[in-house]
Amino acid sequence: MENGAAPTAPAVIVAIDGPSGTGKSSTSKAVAAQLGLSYLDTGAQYRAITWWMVTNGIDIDDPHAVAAAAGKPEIVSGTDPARPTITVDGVDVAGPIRTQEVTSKVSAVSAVPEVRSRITELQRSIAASAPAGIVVEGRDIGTTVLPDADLKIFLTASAEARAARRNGELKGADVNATREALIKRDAADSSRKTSPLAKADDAVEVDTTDLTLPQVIECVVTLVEEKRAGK
Ligand SMILES: Nc1ncnc2c1ncn2[C@@H]1O[C@H](COP(=O)(O)OP(=O)(O)OP(=O)(O)O)[C@@H](O)[C@H]1O
Ligand SMILES: Nc1ccn([C@@H]2O[C@H](COP(=O)(O)O)[C@@H](O)[C@H]2O)c(=O)n1
Repeated sequence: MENGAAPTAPAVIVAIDGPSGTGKSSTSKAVAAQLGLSYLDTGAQYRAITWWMVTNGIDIDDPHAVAAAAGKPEIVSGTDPARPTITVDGVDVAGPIRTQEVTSKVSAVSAVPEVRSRITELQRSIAASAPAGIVVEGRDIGTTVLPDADLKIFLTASAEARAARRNGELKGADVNATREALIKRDAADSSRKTSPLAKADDAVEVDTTDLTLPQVIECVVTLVEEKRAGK
């Protein structure tokens, strides 16, 4: 290099999609941390807007009411993979967005086109300003939000494996009920009209059912490195 500085790798955009509990967040955070990239949890953004709707008494079963309120909350995502944050109107909602109430209502809110266009715009602007690149995880990143991503991954796993993983977090929960809830949420997310949960045609599918988390992370890191090397 003319100025003697070490060459820097060009920014890389990685889209990781898949159904609930396939390991998107755990994998994306670890891959981003390992490769020095930013990280965006788009599910947290949909949960945050859902939390705001519930807190402000919006009837989430009324798409017109949800659409009319979609532009009101200010949602801010922190993209450090070691410490991702999410605030709504300056309030830290990292805990409240994980309640059962929000989880059961988020699919209805995220199906409203006005909500999706608002959040999609936010996601694109965050991705465009990530200095070294970013790992963005969700349901429609490869198909709709970042269709020109450098690498698209679609994670899958059996419903049984996903329910067992979730039950490892929810001590004492009924694994059958957990599995049914995952299947119901995936069905709602896959069948909505606007940017449903779907694998992009050019995404690499990774079935994580029989893989450990470190194996999935290594697989994705290798795919990113190969992409960067132009293979
Ligand atoms: N390959 C794996 N093997 C075992 N456990 C895993 C694996 N991948 C993730 N997990 C565990 O499964 C749980 C769910 O993972 P994670 O939250 O990353 O999934 P997700 O796809 O982001 O889910 P959601 O879409 O519901 O947010 C976590 O407890 C995580 O540690
Ligand atoms: N790109 C995305 C990401 C998420 N959603 C909706 O948010 C819900 C919660 O997502 P988690 O990853 O936190 O479980 C999810 O069930 C979808 O309804 C979305 O629509 N698009």
